[in-house]
Amino acid sequence: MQNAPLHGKTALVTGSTSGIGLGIAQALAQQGADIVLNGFGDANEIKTLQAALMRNYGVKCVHHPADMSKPTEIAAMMAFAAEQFGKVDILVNNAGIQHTETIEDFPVEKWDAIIAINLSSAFHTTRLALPMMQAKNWGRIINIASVHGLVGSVQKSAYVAAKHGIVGLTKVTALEMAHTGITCNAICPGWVLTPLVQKQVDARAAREGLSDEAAKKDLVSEKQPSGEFVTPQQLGALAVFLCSDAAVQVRGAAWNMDGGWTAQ
Ligand SMILES: NC(=O)C1=CN([C@@H]2O[C@H](COP(=O)(O)OP(=O)(O)OC[C@H]3O[C@@H](n4cnc5c(N)ncnc54)[C@H](O)[C@@H]3O)[C@@H](O)[C@H]2O)C=CC1
Ligand SMILES: CC(=O)CC(=O)O
Repeated sequence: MQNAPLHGKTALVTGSTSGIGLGIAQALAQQGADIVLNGFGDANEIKTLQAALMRNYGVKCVHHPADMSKPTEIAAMMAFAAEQFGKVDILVNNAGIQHTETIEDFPVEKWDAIIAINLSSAFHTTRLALPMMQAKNWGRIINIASVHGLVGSVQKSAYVAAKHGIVGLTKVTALEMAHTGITCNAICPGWVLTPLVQKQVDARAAREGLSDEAAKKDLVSEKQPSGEFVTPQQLGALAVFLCSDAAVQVRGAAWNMDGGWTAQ
């Protein structure tokens, strides 16, 4: 795919063995980018994902299993990407977890894990990717925040704090790189039906005695006026736009794709 727009670029997407990260990795591969996958999962299933990306889009694809809560493993992943491809051009900070509980009952270890995975990991990948991007004066950093980087919801203290934090990190990265060819933006999705959200659907179904379908409808319509989930494919298309030349002056944005959630 010699003339694909992102041919010759390397994209590292954290947490890309599932959900939104996988959708974004697929969209970037479709545009010709070589891919570094990261995330947990069954080794054979991850090999199948890699093979499908290579077969479908004619790109190279490797996987690194770094745990995003561990700075030394993050450094090893960045070194691995540099060794495999010589650089990282596109960095998508996507890995994330959720835990819901009121502040007074929120387990301290869950707070620490959410801040480490959903926020601090993006600082570590960014500080290690920037010198590689600066060497080429080209780069795209996309932080997957959330509507919860813009507004709060009950029982999500750590998640909302981390997502507001990553929106702040996005702005500072964009400003520090403002005179370069490196942009940094955040994407703020509303509800997307992934394993992270299915857990919340299951909890709602159990709590309120609802079917899976009714619990999904309830969850979405409570916050998201469109009444429909956002999809990983739609988010992939937005990431592709942010990687394009047309988006070079989009800097430090927190771009919502949320079915109207934050318009209210
Ligand atoms: N699903 C949704 O409605 C929304 C999700 N988001 C954000 O999108 C991102 C992806 O979430 P989903 O695709 O929904 O979840 P998911 O559960 O489908 O995927 C999470 C990915 O992160 C990986 N991961 C988890 N812990 C990790 C760790 N310690 N180290 C490395 N990888 C790790 C998993 O292996 C998986 O690949 C998260 O940052 C989440 O906060 C934002 C807005 C809405
Ligand atoms: C909308 C999201 O980011 C997902 C969540 O709050 O669990």
